[in-house]
Amino acid sequence: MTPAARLAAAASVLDSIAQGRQPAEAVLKAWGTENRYAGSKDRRAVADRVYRVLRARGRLVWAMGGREDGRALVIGSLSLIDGLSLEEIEALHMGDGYGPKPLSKQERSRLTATTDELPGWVAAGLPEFVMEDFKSTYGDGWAEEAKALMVPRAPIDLRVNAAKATVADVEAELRAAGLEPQRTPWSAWGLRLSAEPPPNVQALEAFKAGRIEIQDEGSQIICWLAGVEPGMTVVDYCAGGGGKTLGLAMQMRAATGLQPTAPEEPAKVWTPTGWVEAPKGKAATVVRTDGKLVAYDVVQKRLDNIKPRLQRAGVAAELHQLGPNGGGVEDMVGQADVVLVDAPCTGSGTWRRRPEDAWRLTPEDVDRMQGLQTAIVARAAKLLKPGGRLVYATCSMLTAENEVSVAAFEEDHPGFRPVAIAEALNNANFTEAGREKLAELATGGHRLRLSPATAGTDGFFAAVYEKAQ
Ligand SMILES: C[S@@+](CC[C@H](N)C(=O)[O-])C[C@H]1O[C@@H](n2cnc3c(N)ncnc32)[C@H](O)[C@@H]1O
Repeated sequence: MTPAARLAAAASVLDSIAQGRQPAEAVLKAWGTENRYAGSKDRRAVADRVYRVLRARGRLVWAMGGREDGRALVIGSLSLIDGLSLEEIEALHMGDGYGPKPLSKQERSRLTATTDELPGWVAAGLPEFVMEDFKSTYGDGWAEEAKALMVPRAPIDLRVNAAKATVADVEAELRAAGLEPQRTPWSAWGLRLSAEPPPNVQALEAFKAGRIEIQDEGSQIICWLAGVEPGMTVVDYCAGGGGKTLGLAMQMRAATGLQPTAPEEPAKVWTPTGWVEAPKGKAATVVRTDGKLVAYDVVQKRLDNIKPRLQRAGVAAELHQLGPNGGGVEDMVGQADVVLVDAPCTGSGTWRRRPEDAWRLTPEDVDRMQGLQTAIVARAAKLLKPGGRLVYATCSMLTAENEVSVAAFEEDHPGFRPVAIAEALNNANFTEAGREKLAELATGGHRLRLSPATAGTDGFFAAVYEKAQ
């Protein structure tokens, strides 16, 4: 494909993304399948253009006088992102072959217009109504938070599955496969891969054998805050595709023997009361899950997808579909030691991975989510036994889905004591640096916010409670 034809293709993919609800990645994949003549370099170039436009969409719409169509956004990107001159952009718009039509008079004049100072939300690259929420949460730091959320390419985080491997083993295995994993700073089970060049994680032996899962470090942190131990009864109330179910299951494994580790590795064994130093050079052999883990969701298809993941990871969980109003949990009321509510949300904490979602969100969506969240957490809380722990979490950056939702829960549930994050960090799944950093981010309270700017993770929120005895 010529450079001009790639631009025309990117514009048409952008139009398809705007017209539907599908993730940009899926639309790009479908485009590649339908256009077999496009080689791998073409597909990379088209995807690259599409993502660059999506990350800067607010600024590009503004520059193109409010136009939101793919063609206008691509033209704007050539000027504002690539810094091309009008002549260079015109040379890419000759209308020949599969390239885009020549520029119109209006398009030329937009490209040569002097730009006034950009409004804050345009400069920061966020939808306007989201900016107000960010300002009230982050104060002066709001624009930095927004930029970190929208601009960079997120790395790929892996969680090592303690039921099958040690971090050191997987690290060595990935290096032998030509990758350069780095340990994640806060989660003791995380390894981080650069997004460039994109690693094919699913093709790795370590993935196929269940030694690793793809899971953002922020999501791992949510799992560790639950403080799960072998023998507990644990509920993952909004299990979705099971990312956190697997992280919870891993903590329920029971150590049943010792195996050798590399001599330089500080070896630990898991005991029902926590991790203890192992005899030199030995670590726990983990062979079974101890306790009961129940994963609920309203969507059966999502639960079905968890099955092969559990199998691969060598861990177990019961999977149950909930009725639309939370029916189907009667046997679990008052039974659980831990309930995790990974509530449905706008997903705004993952916009660095799915920037298209930012431009689909409406204030009505946020209101709807908030209503759902408060209803869901109230239902899920009923499953706890006295003294049990509730973790409410979202992957949203918005106050409306986080502080506001849990404030409503707290008001209606005086029998739930807030648990300081510093207390919940007291387990071996966090690194020493993680315990320090996350306690700092929680500023002494029971609520924690993670973001690309402050923690290098996707945006997450967590609040931790204990049900009164
Ligand atoms: C944020 S996702 C969960 C992601 C998942 N925990 C993970 O880590 O992969 C939220 C889930 O809540 C589910 N959900 C929506 N409404 C619900 C309800 N009323 N009760 C329980 N779950 C619900 C959705 O189907 C969705 O799978």
